[in-house]
Amino acid sequence: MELTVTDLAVARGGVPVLEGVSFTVMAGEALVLRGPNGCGKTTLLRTVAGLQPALAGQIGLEREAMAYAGHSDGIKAVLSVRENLQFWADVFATGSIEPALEAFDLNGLKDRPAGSLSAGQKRRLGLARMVVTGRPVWVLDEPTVSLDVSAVEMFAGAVRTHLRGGGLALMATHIDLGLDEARVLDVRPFKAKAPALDDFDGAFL
Ligand SMILES: Nc1ncnc2c1ncn2[C@@H]1O[C@H](COP(=O)(O)OP(=O)(O)OP(=O)(O)O)[C@@H](O)[C@H]1O
Repeated sequence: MELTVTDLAVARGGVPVLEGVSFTVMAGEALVLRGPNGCGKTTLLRTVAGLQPALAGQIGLEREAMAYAGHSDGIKAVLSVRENLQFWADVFATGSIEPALEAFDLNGLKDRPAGSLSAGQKRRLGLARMVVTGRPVWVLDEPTVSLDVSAVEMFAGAVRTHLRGGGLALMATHIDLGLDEARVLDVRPFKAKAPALDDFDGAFL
């Protein structure tokens, strides 16, 4: 399995953000997207994960191969931690939720309503969902927001286990995850150029 992105152009709110983006992530590899706020990392991740259409280019994998975790946690507040994970295990028809509870140290919280968790605990639950999906490609947008140092280590450990199992990961983060083996792609060189005006006077009307 590999994720190959070729000459991808992406837009947000109808405005081109990045263009000419190409990369390959092989099974067992992680690729970290870097770049300043607003440069288009989220837009690129959402497009690769199939949540919005590309302006141009190819994504060489079906979206069914991917699990996406973005800024909103996708957590059902009235369900317990265990029920949340069981819900996703049922949706994705995967097996036990125990490895996910274990990976993110959620056993002590499993009967708590998810709505009563702290921000970092909610984030751990949202990331545990990735384990439960059983999908080989993890697409993660700022996965460590709200996580303390030990939870960041938990996350890095979960990613390593995923990679060892033949999975791959594409993520955007501003912090050092301690995943020294991850490759880094700076997206700044792919900033989309402003479209040429074919009606210069008209642009001022
Ligand atoms: N819903 C929206 N409608 C229009 N423009 C948007 C929308 N969401 C984001 N943008 C703009 O699109 C551009 C790319 O945003 P994006 O969220 O992809 O950047 P980012 O690199 O992920 O930023 P950050 O590091 O702050 O998370 C930014 O200029 C942003 O202001």
